[in-house]
Amino acid sequence: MRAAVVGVTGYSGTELFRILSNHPEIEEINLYAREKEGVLKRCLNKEVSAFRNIENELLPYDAKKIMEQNDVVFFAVPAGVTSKLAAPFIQNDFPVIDLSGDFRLKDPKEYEKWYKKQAAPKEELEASCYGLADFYKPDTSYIANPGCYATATILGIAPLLIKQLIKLDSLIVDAKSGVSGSGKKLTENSHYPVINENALLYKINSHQHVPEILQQLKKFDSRIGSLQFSTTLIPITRGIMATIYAKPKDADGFNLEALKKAYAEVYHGKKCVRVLEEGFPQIKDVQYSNYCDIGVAYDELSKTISVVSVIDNLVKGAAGQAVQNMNDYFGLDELCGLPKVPAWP
Ligand SMILES: NC(=O)C1=CN([C@@H]2O[C@H](COP(=O)(O)OP(=O)(O)OC[C@H]3O[C@@H](n4cnc5c(N)ncnc54)[C@H](OP(=O)(O)O)[C@@H]3O)[C@@H](O)[C@H]2O)C=CC1
Ligand SMILES: CC(=O)N[C@@H](CCC(=O)OP(=O)(O)O)C(=O)O
Repeated sequence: MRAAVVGVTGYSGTELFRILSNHPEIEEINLYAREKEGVLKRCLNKEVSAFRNIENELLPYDAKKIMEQNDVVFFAVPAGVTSKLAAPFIQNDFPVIDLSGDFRLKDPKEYEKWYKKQAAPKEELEASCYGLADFYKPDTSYIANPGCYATATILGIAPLLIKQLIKLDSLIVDAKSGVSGSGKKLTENSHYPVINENALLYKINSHQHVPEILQQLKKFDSRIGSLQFSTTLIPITRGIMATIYAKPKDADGFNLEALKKAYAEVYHGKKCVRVLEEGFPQIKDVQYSNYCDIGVAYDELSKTISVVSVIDNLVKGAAGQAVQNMNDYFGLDELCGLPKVPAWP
């Protein structure tokens, strides 16, 4: 198979290139980029220092050529870009895996409210699917890859709703992310003197993943109306930890065994989610892997459920789940080409 990547010079693009380069079914990777600062001919080895031995040229972006020269295209570009580029691919039913937020929300008004950008046309949004790979196989050729916080949070909460264990107005999520989550561009928060030895809460009650999480949680239980969600930047390079709290629906008949049983049942057979029998996962358990690790606890005194869900934001939260979606779309083994062993320590 031949895969195209748009956005290879960004953090999720470089991770995508690394995974695709080790994928046994990918024979050719073609890279496409916009013209930048007047430079017409861009080379990967000049733009990404770690790739100095890789001589791929970045070809000028051209939708027609991408479709002629490849079997699938990955877009690892910022929000607001693919809403303008998607049309020819959708018209030709050409497989696209879009890592940005542009096609995740079905309601264009929600996108405009949370992303503060113009949404893709409604008919295009309807022609795409939300690629939460551990729960669904893609049923359209345009696949919206989930957001990083959204992936960790949804996978952490899913059994609570599927098994109807909690009071629906009691969900609180406290999520933390490494700095690569904000991409390669320098921002005030990600500047070294600010984030080093620091923890920084941001976008409280306004994070763009709130509507994405709720849209999916409603599929598990349509009665859920809201969740309390906060995001904190922490001084690590990669990884997300979402700590989730909820109250059981019926505290009298509830205990830790029931909680563990729900998680074990929902994730039975799902190869990329590892539920711990005891204790909690740490971010390092999943770095450079496509796993989401989950641990649970129940406090009989406060009658509170705690769930900890960890992922690598660049792998499970972006490039890894994108390749999992590609594998599912083309009928390959779900784990094909994905790193099976995390890096440790
Ligand atoms: N970082 C993460 O952990 C995650 C990111 N995502 C999503 O993935 C996407 C990429 O994120 P990330 O890798 O962090 O971003 P980066 O900022 O690191 O990289 C962005 C990439 O997009 C390219 N680009 C920017 N604007 C355009 C344009 N108008 N046309 C074509 N290419 C363009 C840049 O290329 P150039 O060299 O030309 O500037 C660069 O290669 C985003 O939508 C993000 O929300 C999703 C989950 C997790
Ligand atoms: C640490 C950090 O800044 N993370 C980003 C999440 C990146 C992402 O996945 O967002 P979209 O794909 O929805 O654009 C943020 O909080 O906005």
